[in-house]
Amino acid sequence: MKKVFISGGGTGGHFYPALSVAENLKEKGFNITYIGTTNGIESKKDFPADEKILYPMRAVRGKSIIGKIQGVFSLLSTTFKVYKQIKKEKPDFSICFGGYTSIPLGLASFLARVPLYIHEQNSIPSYSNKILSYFAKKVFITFELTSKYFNRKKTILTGMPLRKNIIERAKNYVYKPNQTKTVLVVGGSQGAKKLSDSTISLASEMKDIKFILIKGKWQVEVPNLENLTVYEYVDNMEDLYTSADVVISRSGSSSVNEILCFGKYAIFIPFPYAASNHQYYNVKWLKDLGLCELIEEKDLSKEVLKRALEDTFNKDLESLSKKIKEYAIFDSDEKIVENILNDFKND
Ligand SMILES: CC(=O)N[C@H]1[C@@H](OP(=O)(O)OP(=O)(O)OC[C@H]2O[C@@H](n3ccc(=O)[nH]c3=O)[C@H](O)[C@@H]2O)O[C@H](CO)[C@@H](O)[C@@H]1O
Repeated sequence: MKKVFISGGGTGGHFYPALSVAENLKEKGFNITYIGTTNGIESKKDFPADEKILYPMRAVRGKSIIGKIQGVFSLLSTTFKVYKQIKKEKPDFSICFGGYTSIPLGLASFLARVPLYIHEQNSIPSYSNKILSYFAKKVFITFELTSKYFNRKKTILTGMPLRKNIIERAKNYVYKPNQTKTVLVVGGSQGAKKLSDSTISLASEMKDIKFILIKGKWQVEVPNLENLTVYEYVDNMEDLYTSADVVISRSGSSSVNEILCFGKYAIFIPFPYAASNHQYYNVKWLKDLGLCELIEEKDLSKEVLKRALEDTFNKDLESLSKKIKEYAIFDSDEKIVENILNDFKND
């Protein structure tokens, strides 16, 4: 049992967890075929696959009927191509990480009777994963509350596969308050303009706090302030997480899970246009436990953020950190792989 087909791409949110599990399988000696599209993030990034097959594919999106028909046609014809590939290579199983680019592999695996596994990164599942879950042998989820959207019998909580250097650093990390209060502000992989603007105006008022802002791709005017450091993008997120007392962040799945792993108290400002508002639900449960702050973007202003920060620094962040870390799931890639391999042992 040594061959696997993997899909998950379009955006980083689906691509990176696929990559993390692929690295794990590669270490265990699996031969990997990656299936993706020519226009997603996967066309620009390396993937630890023995074979990387990218198909030109249109999403079934938009208002125009013709566009939708073209999308369905593209999906079915890609499914047929993947089916032929599966029949040729005969993988032992397939694993999909969501996004429309996963649908052809999911459907083709089902048609070819190859065991299918899927992983859902968010609290509210994507349409593609909802569809594929009917054909899947197991559905791996990141947040406990997501089980209600799937057949509970095949749903397993494994958490979100994160980068190795983040996990390794977070495992033994214990939070101790800094002498100078330090706040990390990060707006997901792209950055968030509104978050950056509010942070910059706050930094000029709250001079006793050190702000580290990752501004992402957006243009923002950065004043010369001693207590403000601005980056466009950093690769060593683990260094920034450990240097912060508090994180202000979007609530994409990786960000939330990294913050849990480091046990950081965070002020989350969900991206309001995420499908089914999933960023809000990714952290609503944590807010209900009193383990984070949650501000909706419509309510965001410099004053609101200032009040939230002041309230946050009045809390016992050290003991909160321990409680937050209890909800972290480490080694999610290993949990997923173990679960799959166990199925084959039992068969
Ligand atoms: C806008 C949108 O729809 N975003 C979705 C996208 O999130 P998106 O990819 O934006 O956000 P995530 O929070 O999941 O991941 C961001 C990742 O970027 C890393 N990072 C960020 C900044 C930086 O300078 N360096 C760096 O390495 C973070 O450490 C993290 O690993 O996919 C996620 C998983 O499906 C979803 O939950 C999000 O809702």
